[in-house]
Amino acid sequence: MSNAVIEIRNLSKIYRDFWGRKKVQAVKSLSMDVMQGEVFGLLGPNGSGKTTTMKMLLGLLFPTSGEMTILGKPAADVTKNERIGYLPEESYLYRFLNADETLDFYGRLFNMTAADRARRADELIEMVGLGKARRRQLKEYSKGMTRRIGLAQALINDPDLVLLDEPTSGLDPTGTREMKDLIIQLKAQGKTVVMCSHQLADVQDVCDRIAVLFQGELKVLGRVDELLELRNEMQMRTPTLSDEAMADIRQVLKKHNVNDVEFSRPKADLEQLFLRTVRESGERPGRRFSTEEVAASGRG
Ligand SMILES: Nc1ncnc2c1ncn2[C@@H]1O[C@H](COP(=O)(O)OP(=O)(O)OP(=O)(O)O)[C@@H](O)[C@H]1O
Repeated sequence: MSNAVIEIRNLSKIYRDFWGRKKVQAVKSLSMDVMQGEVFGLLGPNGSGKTTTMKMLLGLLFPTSGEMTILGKPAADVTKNERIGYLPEESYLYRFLNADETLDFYGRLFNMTAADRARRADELIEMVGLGKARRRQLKEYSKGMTRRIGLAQALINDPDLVLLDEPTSGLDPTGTREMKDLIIQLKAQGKTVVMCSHQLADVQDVCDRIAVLFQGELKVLGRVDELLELRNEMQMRTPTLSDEAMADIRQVLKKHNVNDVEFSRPKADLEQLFLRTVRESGERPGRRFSTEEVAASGRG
């Protein structure tokens, strides 16, 4: 039995103008599945059909042709949306409500009881780290906080499938890391996540599989680790080696006709450097870190 949460077959969407004439073919014969429990990334340049696909999944737009099954139901069946959470690119939240009131409001839309709403709000506010700000009006929230309350709102109904449109857009590296950790947490809870993003490093960090669309057509579909593997190269990681040990290694490799060898120090990435600097700046205010110090503190 297939454990696909989303099944898309030959899906097409043509936007028409007022007179019914074809304006844009936003999605062209798209076929793909999203499996239960995976984090799936939908990528593509601006205008490649990602949002159109998301909206069709939600039943907000009707396909011109093709089939879609979501959580075992046709996309047009809106009862399936009770098991879906959606974080749009721009969250439309009420600026004058605080976090508690916001979640209570959305909980009511799902007919949750007062006790369930209060319990779920506690869980979600804790999960997205807004405990200290829960009584502040959303108009006072930073972009990162707004994104987090948006995610909490998308999760109010404890959905099985979570659709995230640009979840890390506009977030600083700390907020981005936290959002990625939340996505990983959702996966650990057994939820299926589909995200659209232009932030390729974030997609690489959290997605199991990706699809790349270009002008509405599926161009690449596969596991991130397999797609990015450099199949004709090997990499070995060791503690720092002496010159003598390196010379010996070169000799051994030469014996095996491997002459094209590159020795270099691995690099931590900029995200790690940034997060470490922010963390250590909090611990040691008023201090600047030298390049040597940053390099010596290594990874993580
Ligand atoms: N309501 C609409 N009416 C007409 N054309 C539309 C409409 N919505 C989107 N399009 C067109 O459909 C194509 C796909 O748009 P879509 O918003 O799905 O792309 P996207 O991949 O989400 O882009 P972005 O990365 O900019 O968010 C584009 O050419 C866009 O101009």
